[in-house]
Amino acid sequence: MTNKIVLKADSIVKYFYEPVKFEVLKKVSFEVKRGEFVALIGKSGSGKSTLLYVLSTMDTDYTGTLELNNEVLTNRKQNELADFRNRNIGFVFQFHYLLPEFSALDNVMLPALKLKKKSKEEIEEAAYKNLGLLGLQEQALKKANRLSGGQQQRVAIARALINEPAIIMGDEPTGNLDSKNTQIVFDIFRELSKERGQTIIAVTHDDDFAANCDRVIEMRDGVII
Ligand SMILES: Nc1ncnc2c1ncn2[C@@H]1O[C@H](COP(=O)(O)OP(=O)(O)OP(=O)(O)O)[C@@H](O)[C@H]1O
Repeated sequence: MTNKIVLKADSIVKYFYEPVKFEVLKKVSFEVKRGEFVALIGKSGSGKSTLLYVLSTMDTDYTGTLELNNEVLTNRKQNELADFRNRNIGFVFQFHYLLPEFSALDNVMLPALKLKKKSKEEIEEAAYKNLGLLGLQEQALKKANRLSGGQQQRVAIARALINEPAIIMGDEPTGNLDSKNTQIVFDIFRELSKERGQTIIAVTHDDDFAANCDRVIEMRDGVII
């Protein structure tokens, strides 16, 4: 594993203005290396999700500098950020947001079809491979709404991986899962970081999950402690 930095946050400050002006992120600075598996923990309301949305470039209403995969992403146009995200970031939410009437396979293929870097056949092959990695090969042609919660979450992870993102971000990616599926998801993240050098940053309330990551970043009242 190289020591290459893939994420650099420098003095990130963010305010919310409702109901009163309130500094939710107070000069947050940190770096994450390629292949690191990082847990972002902290009490409810400490600013974890807010920070993750800034780091993922989905929230641009902040000051400070954000650099991902050697690109400075502060003050970029929204369409440039959307393109950057599709190429570089896989996002896994607590609720999977799959298209319920589409098959698992189609859901996984979508971000790659959007990217238009590979042919449809290549994308289908890669989608099958990713579903296989997550133990879902036999569910590939089932509609998403016919799968169990744990299976749906694994489809969402397969989808997040389809464009081979350098960085995978999860907002409580196992928050809705039982312990067996949590372990499966943890093991996949572990393997992706170790074997493929992908960087994982996951907000979690699960102490066991955090304890087994490479690094734990704890937030309190908008700062990293
Ligand atoms: N859109 C918003 N407008 C105003 N305040 C907000 C908004 N979103 C979040 N907040 C507030 O900002 C603070 C941080 O919220 P955030 O969701 O980042 O916390 P968190 O650490 O992820 O919490 P949890 O663990 O409960 O998900 C909280 O006090 C929250 O009430």
